[in-house]
Amino acid sequence: MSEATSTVTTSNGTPVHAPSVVPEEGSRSGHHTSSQRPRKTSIHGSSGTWILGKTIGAGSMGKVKLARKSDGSEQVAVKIVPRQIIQERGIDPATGQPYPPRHDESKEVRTAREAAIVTLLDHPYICGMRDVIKTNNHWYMLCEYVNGGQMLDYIISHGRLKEKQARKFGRQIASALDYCHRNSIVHRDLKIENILISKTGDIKIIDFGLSNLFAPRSHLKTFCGSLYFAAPELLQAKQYIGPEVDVWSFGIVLYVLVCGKVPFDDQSMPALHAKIKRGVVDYPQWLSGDCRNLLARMLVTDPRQRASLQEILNHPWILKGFPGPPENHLPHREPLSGTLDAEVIRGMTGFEFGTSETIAAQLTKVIESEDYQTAVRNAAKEPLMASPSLEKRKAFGFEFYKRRSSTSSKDTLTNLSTEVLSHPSSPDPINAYNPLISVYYLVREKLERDSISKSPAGSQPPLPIPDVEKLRIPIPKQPEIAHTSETSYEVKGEPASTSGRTRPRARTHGDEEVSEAMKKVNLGGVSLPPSPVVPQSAIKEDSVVRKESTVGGMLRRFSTRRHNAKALAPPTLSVQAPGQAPVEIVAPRKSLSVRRPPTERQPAPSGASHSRAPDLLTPPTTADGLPGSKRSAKIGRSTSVSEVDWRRKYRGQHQSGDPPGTSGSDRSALSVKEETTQNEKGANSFSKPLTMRAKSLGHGRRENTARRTRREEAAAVTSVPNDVPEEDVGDGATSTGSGDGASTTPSSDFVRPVYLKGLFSVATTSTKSPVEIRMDIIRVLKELGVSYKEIKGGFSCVHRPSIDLKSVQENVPQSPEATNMVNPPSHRRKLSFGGSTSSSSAPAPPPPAMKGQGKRNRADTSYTNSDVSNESMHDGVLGGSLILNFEIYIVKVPLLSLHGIQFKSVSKTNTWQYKGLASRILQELRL
Ligand SMILES: Nc1ncnc2c1ncn2[C@@H]1O[C@H](COP(=O)(O)OP(=O)(O)OP(=O)(O)O)[C@@H](O)[C@H]1O
Repeated sequence: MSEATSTVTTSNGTPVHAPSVVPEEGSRSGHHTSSQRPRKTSIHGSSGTWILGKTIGAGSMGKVKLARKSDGSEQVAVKIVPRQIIQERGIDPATGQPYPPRHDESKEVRTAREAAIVTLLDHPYICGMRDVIKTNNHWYMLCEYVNGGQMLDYIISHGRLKEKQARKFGRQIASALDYCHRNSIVHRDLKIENILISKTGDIKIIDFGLSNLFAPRSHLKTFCGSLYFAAPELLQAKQYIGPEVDVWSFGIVLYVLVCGKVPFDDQSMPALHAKIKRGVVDYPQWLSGDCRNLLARMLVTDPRQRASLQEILNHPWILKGFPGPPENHLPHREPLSGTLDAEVIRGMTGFEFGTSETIAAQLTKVIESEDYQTAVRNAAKEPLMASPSLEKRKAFGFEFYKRRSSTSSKDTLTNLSTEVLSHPSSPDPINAYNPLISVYYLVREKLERDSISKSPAGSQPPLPIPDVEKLRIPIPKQPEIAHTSETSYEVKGEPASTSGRTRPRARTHGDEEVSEAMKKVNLGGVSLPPSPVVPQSAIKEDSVVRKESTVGGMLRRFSTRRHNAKALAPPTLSVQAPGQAPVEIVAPRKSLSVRRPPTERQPAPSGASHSRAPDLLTPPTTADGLPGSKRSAKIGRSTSVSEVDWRRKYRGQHQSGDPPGTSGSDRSALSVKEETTQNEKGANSFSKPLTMRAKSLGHGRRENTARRTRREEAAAVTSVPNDVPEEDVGDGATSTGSGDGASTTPSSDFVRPVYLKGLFSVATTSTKSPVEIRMDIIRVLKELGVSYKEIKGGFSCVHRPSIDLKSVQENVPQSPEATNMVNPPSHRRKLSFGGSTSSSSAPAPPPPAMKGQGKRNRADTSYTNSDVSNESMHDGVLGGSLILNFEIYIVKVPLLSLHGIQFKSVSKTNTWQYKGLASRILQELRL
């Protein structure tokens, strides 16, 4: 073996040294299978050397790992996208040799496009790209590390958000979308899973893997995204401009935020399709009128009638409590004129526009066109057009309403969804006039940012702009730039198979309309297999499963429960995501005896309690014999600031031994000691370090914070020895529970803190000690048949649902993956959520929910028209995607002497199964 290094050069001339790649012995191409390939511990790019650490996420494109700069100065998330190798059969007539293996071109283009787009974006609510490195086998996209968790996990843990909170997130999403759309970029995969929370409590949109540039006067036709969040026109295989599909998905996201569930749900794929296309939405009665109105404007099935983003930005619900619409953070721009900057043009070559010369020629043509010049003249007459004031925008919104109501159904999409940005009668020369112009602005602004950061005052090294040409990405055919009019053109030839997803996404079974359209799609000359992947018989069976035993049922029950719980619940306490704050407070054991204020136990309003399981209304007896405290914690899972005050006061009055709840490290040590009971024997080692840490806090909070942060970071970013499975390298994974929780000796020495930030209502807090919570988690995981191992601060969990062997064998052709899945190692586990919770070693009748799960899996995942392949579909159904990987952390709420748990999904598949399971765990935990 010899070591091969590849060096590529970025557009700004910075050489990028690709990571060391050790070619596989005997491999003609030097490409390895994933099992043979030596595991990398570091990567080298123009931005420096990065040490790879633990896996923090996974999607259909690949894994996401933590990485730390070798000098320890920075931490990033690295999205690692394997470069798929295609081995064509036959002899290449040109050489007389077998065709050499080549990379999957559509995936290459897709990944390059994501890298190129995100590298240029600069928005506070969009996850930024730090560097892009390409090797023989992988793309490495170094992104800003967003460490506040996923929005999905918040919804799971906390249920639906208050409208005020949802508004904050909604405004941020709207701001990010407005920025994208004004830059001619459409995300196309906006979903709750693609929204992360930063440690400041703001959102960060990730995953631009399906994004593209749109031109207001031309149409896109790739059908992509998550089915739950997909606009009806996508399911009908209709062409679209772009922004309107983001608006629909935004509507679904907003609905999930305020309702805690998806608006369209069904266990059967055809039924789900039908529901989305029908667009009948159930608006819970708790929604405010404005909120309902906004959602109703967004979730309009006819894209021509759907609200434009401008309407949304100026909607009363969005404006409520704010001085104006969300800021889009677009820098000031002037219309283009005069000579084009050659450096900027060179930076634009990552977008399938063609060579620098082509770009320059096309751009010049656009700028010199009569259309553009007219638009510039009009904008000069109305200078507010490009950056309208609030009044102007509101007036425009009003105008829009007037226009919308007079729009006939014959109008084109252009008249509506890209209104303001590209209205034909008043084209805006700055915002989304034309993708070439937008990208020109973006590249120019990036170069400006880079030059600032290069200057002595700037701290960060410049970010290279990925350059398709110079990175030598094989793009089979340059897209034609066809002029549809003098001033507009469309980027033709958007590859039909644009996703390049390695894992299949759900397809549209039973939907002839879509299937037919998909069949027509040409995957770079390869026709799609027309046959459905899963036999129709299986689908029919799926659609008759017992509804409430399925995950979907769980989801529905979950939201109902939340609603009812809300009726009983006290107001909410707001905390933020897990961060790296100092840990000062340990919940005192005595807090278990705290009684809730009487209001908590007030019965639910009539009509609100009917759907709650009776047991939920009966307070259990707590460990210390006090009724109600645990149960009330469960029912009233959200805690309010006023409740916090109450807790403090109450504790002050009734538990004079309790120190104030804001710091007091000495007390922490004391408390932990007090907490240790006979029942908690197995957890002694868990509490001991807490004591030690608490003692050290006396030395000074700041110092300790810094030291602690360093220690955590050092633990989090570790080299990965070649012989250690990546999954085993965690930030301090130290003990393997393997289900034997009580005897496990965890070396986890702390509980993660969550910041107090006035943001999230925490439904998972408890007055229980971390020791008790840990024991409870172990108990519940065992009861639910979830495998786990203890990691620092919590548990790494895997859930493998059992499968109805018979139906699988009957319905789905076997594959190696399928064989693995249908032979569970030791025993048949019952489906561990939604049904019976007990494990059994005896073969149990197949849980009816399983079929629903398989179906759910297909509905749950995203889809593109490239996924209509029998083989890949089987992989999706059986090849492990039913397995849920997630983590549970025990967290503490500094200042409040409360503890709780937080979920973190590790994989993006099976979102809603995961939500169901997490809900079930929460339910069983009775925090
Ligand atoms: N910048 C980041 N910081 C922290 N975690 C991240 C970051 N980017 C991604 N992740 C984690 O990795 C997961 C997968 O990332 P991403 O969505 O980019 O992958 P993907 O393969 O494109 O997913 P999909 O299946 O939707 O296509 C996310 O859900 C998230 O948990």
